[in-house]
Amino acid sequence: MSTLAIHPSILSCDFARLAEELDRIRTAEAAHVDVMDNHFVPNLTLGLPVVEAIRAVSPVPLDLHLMIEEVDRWGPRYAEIGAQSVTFHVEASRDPRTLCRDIRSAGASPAMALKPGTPFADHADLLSEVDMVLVMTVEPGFGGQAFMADQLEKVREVRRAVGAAGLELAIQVDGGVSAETIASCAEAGADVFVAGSAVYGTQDPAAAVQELRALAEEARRG
Ligand SMILES: O=C(CO)[C@H](O)[C@H](O)COP(=O)(O)O
Ligand SMILES: [Co+2]
Repeated sequence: MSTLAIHPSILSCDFARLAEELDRIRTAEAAHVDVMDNHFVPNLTLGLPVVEAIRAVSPVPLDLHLMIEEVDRWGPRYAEIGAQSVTFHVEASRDPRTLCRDIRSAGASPAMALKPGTPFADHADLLSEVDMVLVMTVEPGFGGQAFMADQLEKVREVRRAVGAAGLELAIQVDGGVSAETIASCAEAGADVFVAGSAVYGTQDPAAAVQELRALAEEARRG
């Protein structure tokens, strides 16, 4: 069984103090970076030069979540800068199979993301190309939203499909993941947990990461 991982979303950190904020989550497996273009989602965050700067100072690997329209063009560029994984939205890519191969040949793990309204079954054929599936548990665009428990059925569906195909993929959940919701995600089969406000909204983000991981491990043990 895969190792559980907590990926704090820096969307909820102080952007004026990025290097210090990254250091506060050194207990995490990776930092989740939300790239938004104000087209695919109605919000704008940061782009390639800033992600490159983050990569240079981060004590942990980067997990990039691209919420951008032109993902076929930009996805491989983000992979080239040394990210651990590059997640694209299936709703945005015109040629996801080629995109996965381009991301992988640029040195990163490709991952596909599904918005809450996007059925997994429509994109199940991509499982053999990706290393991770991100099931969004909020509508993408903003941190601090309420967790959508109805997405847990999609997590179970992806977990069943991964098992049936004999694959070793990770399943990530992103949006509203907290001490109250992480156990239900782990029970449904998720193993990578993104948390923004539940980590950076606390006094001690490093301790929050460890607490979330302990709750997920406990839920998995049953
Ligand atoms: O992709 C995202 C939003 O589109 C963020 O990663 C996510 O919302 C994290 O924030 P929080 O844990 O506060 O919900
Ligand atoms: Co995200």
